[in-house]
Amino acid sequence: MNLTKVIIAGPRGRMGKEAVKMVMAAEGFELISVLDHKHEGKLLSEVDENAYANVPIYTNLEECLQKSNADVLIDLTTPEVGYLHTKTALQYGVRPVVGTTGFTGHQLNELKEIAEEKKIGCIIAPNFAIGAVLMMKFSKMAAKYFQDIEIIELHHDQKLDAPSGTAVKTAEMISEARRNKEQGHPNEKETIKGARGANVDGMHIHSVRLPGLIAHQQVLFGADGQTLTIRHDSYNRDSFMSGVSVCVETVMKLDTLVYGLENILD
Ligand SMILES: NC(=O)C1=CN([C@@H]2O[C@H](COP(=O)(O)OP(=O)(O)OC[C@H]3O[C@@H](n4cnc5c(N)ncnc54)[C@H](OP(=O)(O)O)[C@@H]3O)[C@@H](O)[C@H]2O)C=CC1
Ligand SMILES: O=C(O)C1=N[C@H](C(=O)O)C[C@H](O)C1
Repeated sequence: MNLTKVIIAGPRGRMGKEAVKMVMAAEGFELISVLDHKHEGKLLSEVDENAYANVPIYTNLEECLQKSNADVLIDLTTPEVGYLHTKTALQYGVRPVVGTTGFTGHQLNELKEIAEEKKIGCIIAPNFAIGAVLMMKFSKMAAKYFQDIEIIELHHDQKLDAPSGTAVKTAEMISEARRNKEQGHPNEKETIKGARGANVDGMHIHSVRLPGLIAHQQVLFGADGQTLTIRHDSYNRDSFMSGVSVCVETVMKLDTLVYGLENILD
């Protein structure tokens, strides 16, 4: 059997650790190296006692890609770094599976253009959890009937980007189905800045950050005399790993960039 050779960027992170475990345990994948910004030349098992992976750590992606014959780069880092990693991997013909959130629309378009030019697969998935993907799809369905929508995303307090990638993607999917409407009273005024959250096409996104949380989102719909709430909760990061695994398998068959797990699920 031909194994898919994988590099993971961000292997010491909360998501990266889970991804290392998943790739090591998967029959069809082989972890060949990891990309960090510390610990050059060491083995991952030397810097993380729980990671039994005896794979080399590189701090320079180009060197890492030149020295290995990787098929896929899984990126779970930070927005600025993740974007550069994705661009570099595409330029080297290595297929990115990106969980890192916080990319701008301009960055996503640029990456799509590179993937198309190189005819190489790339998946950028703001949320790898199947339940979160269903929450987004159900929200899009409901938005056809409800124009008044508030998205409340709740995450752990170490998260760098706000709103979450999932909330941004949810708003984008809702906008495809929702008739544009500026919500609330036309004369509404914030007496404390930010009270109404971020405004996307007239709907609002609110970001909650608290220790104890992992990743949660509820989408509230309101109409005369009724409300509808669609909610998803990730209680651990293992909840994302089957999605990562599906993406690693699927990206090998693609020749363009796909943004969102919903676009590759049957
Ligand atoms: N798509 C999805 O389903 C999910 C996506 N995410 C996203 O994944 C990303 C990572 O999240 P999380 O694991 O919680 O974050 P962490 O902060 O726990 O992990 C990020 C890791 O990246 C490392 N890092 C920083 N700079 C570099 C670099 N230049 N090269 C390689 N590694 C680097 C950090 O090292 P150090 O700490 O030493 O700086 C850290 O180990 C975020 O963007 C988050 O939003 C999270 C959960 C699910
Ligand atoms: O940082 C996180 O934790 C998460 N990030 C992703 C996002 O920004 O939507 C996915 C999930 O919500 C967890």
